[in-house]
Amino acid sequence: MTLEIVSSNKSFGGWHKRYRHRSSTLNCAMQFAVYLPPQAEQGAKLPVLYWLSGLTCTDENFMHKAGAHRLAAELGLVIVAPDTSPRGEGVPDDPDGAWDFGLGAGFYLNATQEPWARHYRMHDYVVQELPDLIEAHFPVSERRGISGHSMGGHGALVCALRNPGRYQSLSAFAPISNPLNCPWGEKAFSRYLGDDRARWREWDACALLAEATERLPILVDQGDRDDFLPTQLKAEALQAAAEAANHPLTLRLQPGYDHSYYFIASFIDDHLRHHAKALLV
Ligand SMILES: N[C@@H](CCC(=O)N[C@@H](CSC=O)C(=O)NCC(=O)O)C(=O)O
Repeated sequence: MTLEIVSSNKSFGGWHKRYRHRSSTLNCAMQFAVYLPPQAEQGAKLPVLYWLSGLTCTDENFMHKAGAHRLAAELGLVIVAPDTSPRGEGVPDDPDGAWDFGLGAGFYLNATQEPWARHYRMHDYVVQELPDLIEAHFPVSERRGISGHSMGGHGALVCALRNPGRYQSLSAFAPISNPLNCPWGEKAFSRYLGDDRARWREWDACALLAEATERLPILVDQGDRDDFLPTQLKAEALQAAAEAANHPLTLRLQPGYDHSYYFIASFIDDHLRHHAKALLV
C-alpha cells in the first residue's frame, strides 16, 4: 500500500497533508486528507477522528472550512477526511450529471447494482481499507471516532451502527437521518441497492438503531434554519428511533443556523471535545 503525497501545509503547529493512493476496495485512485497535530512528531500514538463530508464535497471542504485544526492541535487528535465517492476514469456518474448521485455522492454504502457495484463501496473503504492504511503509515492508535455532515453525518451513524466495537465515539452534523424516507435517499438507494426496500434497511440509521447492540452515545447538531431539514434530513425521525431503541442521543436544535460550513465551524469544538473525551482515555 503506497501513499503519494499531494500537498503539505503547516497548520497550528501540526500538518495538513493530502495523499493519493490506489484503492483495491473502490478499484480506482483516491485522495484523502489528514491533519496531524504537533503531538504526532513527539512519538505518541494518537487517536483518529474520521470525518465524512456531504454531497458535492471532496477531502478538502472540511479541512478548509470547519476550523478544526486549532483544537485538534490542542487535544492531540488526528483527523482523516476521505473523498465522498470513488472517482476517475471508468467510475460511472449520474447519467444526467445531477449533484445528488454518483460522483461526490457515494452515500458511504456498498452498492449491489450495476454499473455501480464495481466502484461504489465507500462503506468498506471508510471502515476497513482507509483505517488500515492510516494505521500502517501514521503514528496512530486503534482508538477511532467518526463524524460527518449531511450525507456524511448519516454515513458516520451507519458506519458505527453496523460495526460495533470499531469506533469509540460518534457524532454528526445535520445528518440525512432516514434515507429510506427522503428524496435523496430514495434516489440513491434505488440505484445503488435496487428496488427491494428491505435491503435498504441495512443502510438506514433509523432502521439500524432499532437493532443496535452497542450503546455508543451520539451527539447531533442540527440548524433550525436548514432548508433541507423538513424534506431531506428529518431529525425528528432520528430522535424517535433513538427514543424507541433507548439509545443515548443528544440532539441539539441550533436556532438560526443553516446547512453550511458556517454552522459546522460554529459547533465543531463541541464535537471535537465529545470525541476527545471518549478517545483520549
Ligand atoms: N447544489 C449545491 C448544494 C450542495 C450542498 O449543500 N452540499 C453540502 C452537503 S449536502 C448533504 O450531503 C455541502 O457540504 N457542500 C459543500 C460546502 O463546502 O458547503 C452545491 O452544489 O453547492
